[in-house]
Amino acid sequence: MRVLVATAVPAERDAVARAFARAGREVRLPAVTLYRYDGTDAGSGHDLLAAGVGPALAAAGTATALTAAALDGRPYGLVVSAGIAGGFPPHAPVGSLVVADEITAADLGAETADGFLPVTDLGFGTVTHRPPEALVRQAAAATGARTGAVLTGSTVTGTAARAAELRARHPGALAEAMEGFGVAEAAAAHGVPVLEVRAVSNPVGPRDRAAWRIADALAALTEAFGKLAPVLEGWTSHDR
Ligand SMILES: O=C(O)c1cccc(C(=O)CC[C@H]2O[C@@H](n3cnc4c(=O)[nH]cnc43)[C@H](O)[C@@H]2O)c1
Repeated sequence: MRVLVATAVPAERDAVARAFARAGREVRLPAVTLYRYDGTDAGSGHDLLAAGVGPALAAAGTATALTAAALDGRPYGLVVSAGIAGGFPPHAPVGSLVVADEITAADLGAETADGFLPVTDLGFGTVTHRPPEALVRQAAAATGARTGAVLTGSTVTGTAARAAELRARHPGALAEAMEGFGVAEAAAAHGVPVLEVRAVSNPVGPRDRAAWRIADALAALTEAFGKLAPVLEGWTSHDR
């Protein structure tokens, strides 16, 4: 199986790359550059992409890579959104790993006097993508990750009130990041399954950027992909 791993920033992409313990091959496409780690045969391997911060860049970069692979006759079988994230305390402490069983857009909708309405309540689109259950189970078993909803937002939460509002609206939410839903939308448009894997660098809540444990989270991401890579490559969509 060929796997596309989409991160936001190069530091996250490089953390995933360290799990492969060898140099990748640079593949330049219009607008994006991939780092390719070939697998044991032509139909396997991982391509790593740093698409940029936020759901729009994540969707654009992922869609570009998916389209190029399809036109090349070597489509991806799986797309993974990966990186660091905010964790909702105490459910996902700093340093922990989260595999999404649900990838949900937290701020795609309309604010009303009676509260937030997701776009689906307005008759449009979707706000949630669900990764294959068997893959979530296998990924969590291999890495020791917690499983739960990972929210995608365009704004990093910076207050306790917003954190509480998000958890009230999404009681199963473990983490918050900024790209998963964009990656998932692009994958869904190509009919490719999606997974999201996040290492928690900071609590979701009052903003304290100096306290983010980015190095620890990146190290956790490397360790996770060391265990995940064989699971992802070996997974087939027939697995339940
Ligand atoms: O400054 C660095 O060295 C550095 C290294 C790796 C990553 C970063 C980022 O700032 C990545 C931003 C990325 O992280 C996600 N994230 C992390 N915490 C949160 C959060 O509390 N709420 C939302 N998103 C979060 C997000 O996906 C960003 O794209 C810096």
